[in-house]
Amino acid sequence: MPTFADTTFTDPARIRNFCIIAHIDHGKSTLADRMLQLTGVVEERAMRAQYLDRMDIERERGITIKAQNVRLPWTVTDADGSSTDYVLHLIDTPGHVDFTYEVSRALEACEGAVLLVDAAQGIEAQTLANLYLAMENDLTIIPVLNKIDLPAADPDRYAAEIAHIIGCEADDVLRVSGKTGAGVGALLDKVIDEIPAPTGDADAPARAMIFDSVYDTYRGVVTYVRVVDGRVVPREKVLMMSTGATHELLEVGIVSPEPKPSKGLGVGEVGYLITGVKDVRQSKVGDTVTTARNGAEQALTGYREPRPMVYSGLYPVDGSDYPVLREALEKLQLNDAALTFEPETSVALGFGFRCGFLGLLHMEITRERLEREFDLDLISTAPNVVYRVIMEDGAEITVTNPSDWPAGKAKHIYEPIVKMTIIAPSEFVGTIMELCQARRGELGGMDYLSETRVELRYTLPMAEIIFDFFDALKSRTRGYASLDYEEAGEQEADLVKVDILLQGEAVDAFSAIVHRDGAYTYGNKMATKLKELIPRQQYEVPIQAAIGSKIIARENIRAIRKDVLAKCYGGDISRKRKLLEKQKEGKKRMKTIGRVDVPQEAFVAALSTDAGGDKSKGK
Ligand SMILES: Nc1nc2c(ncn2[C@@H]2O[C@H](COP(=O)(O)OP(=O)(O)OP(=O)(O)O)[C@@H](O)[C@H]2O)c(=O)[nH]1
Repeated sequence: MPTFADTTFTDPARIRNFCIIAHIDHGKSTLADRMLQLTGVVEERAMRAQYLDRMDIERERGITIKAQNVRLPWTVTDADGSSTDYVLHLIDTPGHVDFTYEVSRALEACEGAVLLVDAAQGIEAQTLANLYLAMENDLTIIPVLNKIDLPAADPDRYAAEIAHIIGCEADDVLRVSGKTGAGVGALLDKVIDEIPAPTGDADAPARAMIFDSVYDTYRGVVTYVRVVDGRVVPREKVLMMSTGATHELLEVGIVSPEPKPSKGLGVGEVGYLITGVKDVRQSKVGDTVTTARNGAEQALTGYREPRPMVYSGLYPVDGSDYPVLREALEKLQLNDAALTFEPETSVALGFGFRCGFLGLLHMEITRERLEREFDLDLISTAPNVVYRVIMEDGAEITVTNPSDWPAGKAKHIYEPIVKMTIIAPSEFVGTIMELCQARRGELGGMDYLSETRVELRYTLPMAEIIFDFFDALKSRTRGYASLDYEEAGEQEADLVKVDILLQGEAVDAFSAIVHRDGAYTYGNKMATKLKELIPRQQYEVPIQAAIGSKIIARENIRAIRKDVLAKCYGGDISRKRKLLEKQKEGKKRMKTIGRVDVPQEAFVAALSTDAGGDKSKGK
């Protein structure tokens, strides 16, 4: 078993901190597994696939959600036969766009990155996005082609592509297989050779950057840090620089691959801190930890509060589950600083919560965890982005829920936009452009990566991609396109709120903010759909779509006219009239109650088809 990795206060010259950046499914976790095995930190029989992906959902979906880190010992034998021991810290980064902030913090904890590319697929949009992030952080990049064992692998072709993008020689691109382990030892040697050792001032006040923070049922929050200056030791009082909160360090340790308490962490070292706090929001990714006494004055980098970009209402199908949902959300929040929620009521759906997410994937994962881990059945309303509305009188309103849309006259309306990169075979350029234009996209540029593959850059309103953009792109390109995006500020737009009215009354759950040009289509679509879903009632039910007081679409659900005269043969006209009057009275009463008898399933069905397919992935 390794011993060198257990020692503390390692000489920074013998430390290498690196991460692996890759597009989803290019084999990052599998390669990390091989590294754990090869360096001996996990014994052969204890090995299980994707050791570092601890959450069940991660393993099932095969995606990495939370960054994990691990310390690996590696010995290099020099030409003269002497050997030197090193400590490698592998920082596993989440690959998805929703977690870009976590990726960028994890990158900051490293001096180098292994750029991993599937040798049968080539560079994809996320590879590029993460590569650019790594370059911005001045990391040393080691380009590697993975899965060379695959019959479909074409390493020569993709080595040329990588060389073209990062400006190296095609021969410099290493070739490995995470599956067979081929080339992995050579890769670790190269990490030590090429990635610079960390530097920092051992005598300065301690400064450690938080790059991950997870909640553990038994131990409270476990905070992962990289020490930049000074050292952190157990029982010391530390200060979180963004919040000003102080905590005592109950435990300091390293992960290899299980947590091991240590005497402390010094310059360049990566490990964990336990302070006994119970909520990750008290120990936030991106924050700087220093000592409470004689601490550092200057935090490491600008800390950024995680900001929800997409909102959706979550309602329990069974109203009595409301308290369970609240408790479940509170529990998830302990481990997810980016999740926000507040109570909301809907006429159609009852009591629920308005939840804020970093993006669509974050939303889907949260929902799935709520349903799976807390056994809840949920309805979610169509997701929406955050709008900024400036009124005629200068008042500024932030709208996270269509029902908060101001009634008065707006002077300016701003919507969030994203910069998107799409990589696809060149034959699909036409259809991709068509799709992006239909979603109000603006082409920013186009480059050929090779003769047959193109990179397209677009600016698009975020609202246009949160529904089903990804699915539409995949089906138009037979799955060959990949995309990545980053938020890129906001733009002014002509947006309106479309209400859906049942018998003259707006149904809050169906209100949506859409571009004026798309309002008619949205209104029509919803009205037609509801007409199909709502059963006929005793009276006629008009379904209308409206912008303010202007009706833009209308459908009718015809009444089932109960024939009250059926048993009244011939005879007295006044009796007939009386019966008809009575029937009308009954209808009026229903109308004055103002509620159409709509089964909840109809709402659920109407919402789920619009919610961008998140239902289809359900449980
Ligand atoms: N043939 C072959 N398959 C591989 C290799 N490496 C990974 N795979 C397979 O590729 C798939 C994706 O691998 P993962 O390691 O889960 O990919 P990942 O990049 O970690 O995915 P995310 O965590 O979602 O970003 C899995 O089915 C692996 O078994 C390899 O070297 N050769």
